[in-house]
Amino acid sequence: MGRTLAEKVWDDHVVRRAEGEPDLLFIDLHLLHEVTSPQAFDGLRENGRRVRRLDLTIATEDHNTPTLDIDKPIADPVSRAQLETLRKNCAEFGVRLHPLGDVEQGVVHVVGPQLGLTQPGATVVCGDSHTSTHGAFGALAFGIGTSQVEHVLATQTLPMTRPRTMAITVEGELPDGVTAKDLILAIIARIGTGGGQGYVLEYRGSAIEKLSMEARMTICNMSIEAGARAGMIAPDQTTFDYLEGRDHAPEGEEWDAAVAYWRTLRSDDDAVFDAEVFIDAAALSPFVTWGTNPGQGAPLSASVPDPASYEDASERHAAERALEYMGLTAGQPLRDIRVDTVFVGSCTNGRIEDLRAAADVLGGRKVAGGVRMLVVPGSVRVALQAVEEGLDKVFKQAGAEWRHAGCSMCLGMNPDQLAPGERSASTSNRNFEGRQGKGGRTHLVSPQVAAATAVLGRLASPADLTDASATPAPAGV
Ligand SMILES: CC(C)[C@H](C(=O)O)[C@@H](O)C(=O)O
Ligand code: SF4
Repeated sequence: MGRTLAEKVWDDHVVRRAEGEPDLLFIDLHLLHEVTSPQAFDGLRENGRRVRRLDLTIATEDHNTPTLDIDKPIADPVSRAQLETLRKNCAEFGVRLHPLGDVEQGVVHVVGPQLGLTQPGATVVCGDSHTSTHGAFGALAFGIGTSQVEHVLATQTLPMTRPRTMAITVEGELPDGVTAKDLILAIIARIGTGGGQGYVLEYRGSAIEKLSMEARMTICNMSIEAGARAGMIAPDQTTFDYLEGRDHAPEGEEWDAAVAYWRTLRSDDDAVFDAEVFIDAAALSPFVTWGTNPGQGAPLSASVPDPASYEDASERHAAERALEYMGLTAGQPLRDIRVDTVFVGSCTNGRIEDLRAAADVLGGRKVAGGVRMLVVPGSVRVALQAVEEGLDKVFKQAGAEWRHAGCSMCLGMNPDQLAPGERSASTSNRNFEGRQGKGGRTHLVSPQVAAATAVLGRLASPADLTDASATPAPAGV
């Protein structure tokens, strides 16, 4: 019988299999950041262990890093301690670290792919749920807990139970103005935040094949928000073109051999998935969340749903509670929701194409009065590229703040936070209560919707912008 992509990569990494026990997998790439690594290093130290494969281990600073005044001492004592601990641990154990100020620093899931470390057919782990991002390359990428981080540091292996597989087939053309973010929000609204539980999702179909690598990363990134263990997309020419020439990509004959292997990494025609979902790309439109989990979303053209319309009691209660927290009323058009903050960034939508898309909408326009807009590149490399293209100027001229790379307002672990009651349109991936600051209210959106929302001060798509709000974009943009 044929095998799925996930099964192929899994089988190629089993170093020990025994009846009734989890498989022991070899891990090709272990990414670390400051939040989930301290106890893992403590464990190694207590047991007198070293890091088994320094060549497959790399760390970056992202969650606790400030996005302003990065040359000054870090004011927040918790953040400072987290970063100092990571630096000390990496120095002691010999782990390669890209600290704040380094040209390769950035959000861990932006850094891995851009260095060419994330490759098709690899097993990738990180003590971070959004490790699923790397599945966009046809890697099997899992978020792991701190005790597993210690296990991988010590052994470069991980015991894991074999996941089930779900195919999410997206056929047809995405309409103009509909992005990967809209697609994944619509998928999660459809299958629910628990719909992917226990599964590795494989996104496939003509609409997925047409997506750029960056868009594929946006999709795989949010697999975890559907409860899935991982998300994957079969590697193809788009993947190979993205990787070729990157720092850690193979070269010469090794490249040819790698591509030949990577081309085999597709689900066989007769492979059987444990579950299948079909999505019609042509039926989608810009999508935003109204609630407090990523599954509580709707087309921007819709209204805040009436909790009474939910048959399922727990969904009804969740919707009631969400509307109360979000300060929304059933029936209110989503386009009428006013925001005071717009955040463009994160490992979901903080890459160069996302910044280009936001700048394209903002070019020659102004952020509405009373709205603060933060643009935070996912990595220093993304920032440098954006500056080279003049995107930073577009943002600044529009009245947005151009910040240093990091997780920033995706979550409140650094100074970039919402105040209680403040409302954001955010290109990140989680809209949980308090995620962007205590009492803050988050609407998840695409970069295009974020930019249009910044201009109008209410949830909007670029199509809502009248020509009157635009003057010609500066040359070169
Ligand atoms: C802090 C970290 C462990 C966490 C995660 O696992 O995803 C964070 O990155 C997030 O996005 O919530
Ligand atoms: S950008 Fe957000 S989602 Fe991504 S790793 Fe950082 S905190 Fe987590």
